[in-house]
Amino acid sequence: MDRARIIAETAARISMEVDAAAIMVSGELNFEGIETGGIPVYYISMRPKSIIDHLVATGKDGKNPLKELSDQISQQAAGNADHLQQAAAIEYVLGEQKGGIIVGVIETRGSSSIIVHNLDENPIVKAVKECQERIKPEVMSAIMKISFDIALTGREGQKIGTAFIIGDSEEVLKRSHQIILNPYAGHDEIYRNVLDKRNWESIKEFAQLDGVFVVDESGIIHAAGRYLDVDGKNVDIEKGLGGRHVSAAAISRDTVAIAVTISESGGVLRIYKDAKEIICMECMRPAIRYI
Ligand SMILES: Nc1ncnc2c1ncn2[C@@H]1O[C@H](COP(=O)(O)OP(=O)(O)OP(=O)(O)O)[C@@H](O)[C@H]1O
Repeated sequence: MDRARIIAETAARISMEVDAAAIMVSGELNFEGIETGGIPVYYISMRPKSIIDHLVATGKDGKNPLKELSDQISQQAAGNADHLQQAAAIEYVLGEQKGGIIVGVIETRGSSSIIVHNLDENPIVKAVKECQERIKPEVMSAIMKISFDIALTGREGQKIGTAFIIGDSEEVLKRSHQIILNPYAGHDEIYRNVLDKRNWESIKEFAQLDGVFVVDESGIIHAAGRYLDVDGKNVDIEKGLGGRHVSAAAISRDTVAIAVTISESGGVLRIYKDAKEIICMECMRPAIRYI
């Protein structure tokens, strides 16, 4: 029996034994004809950093080759676990997974990992749940879906970045001003509701404007093109990030709003709450269900 089939069958057997909610696969493993006991199999996109990891982990002269190999394996394994954690969290955010055990099979150059992951212990899922104590869960989920879409597809071939400041909108409006005319001013709530998918195209269109979106906890957009008048001094965020992220972190310190940012440069989604970055994830395409 070939190696790939042994791995797929083993993953399926483990999934049935631990009563997994899903099997998530990154790589070209074929589950055709493999009994999974009705557990669905999803394919997730490849880990974007895997090639970089490979380059970093190889070809360093003067190192003990065995140490080099073990470093490489542990680095890959950690990266694979991260990858599954992110992909599983995205499925949770998208409403595809509710919780429970996910069995991941991640294939990278020369190695395969089977990872048994408890979605209830997933740090991204925990952080999303923390936000949902302040913001309606469906609002949080809608904004994250729109954000992934913005990060992955951009607009007319251009990458775009933006930010959504959600909740405590009265205080956020007091601490900000329009840089351009507010495109949402004077419109009925039905055209400003993030829960209505028909409004998503216009949100993506306005995401190209400078400034941020101000959204209340029930999902009504109050403004786009809003500049945050906050003091960015002493905000403790990752080095190299600019005004968008500094102001998002600062408004989450000065109000009880949650700030979701999508960086123009890297397609990375971050969430700030109480001045802290509680989520930082590379945007990935949603998984595709196979069986
Ligand atoms: N205080 C602010 N309020 C609202 N929007 C802001 C603020 N500061 C910057 N921005 C927006 O962020 C955009 C990008 O700014 P900058 O490059 O400094 O941020 P950044 O954190 O590096 O973001 P990115 O990673 O997306 O480039 C600006 O063009 C502007 O639209």
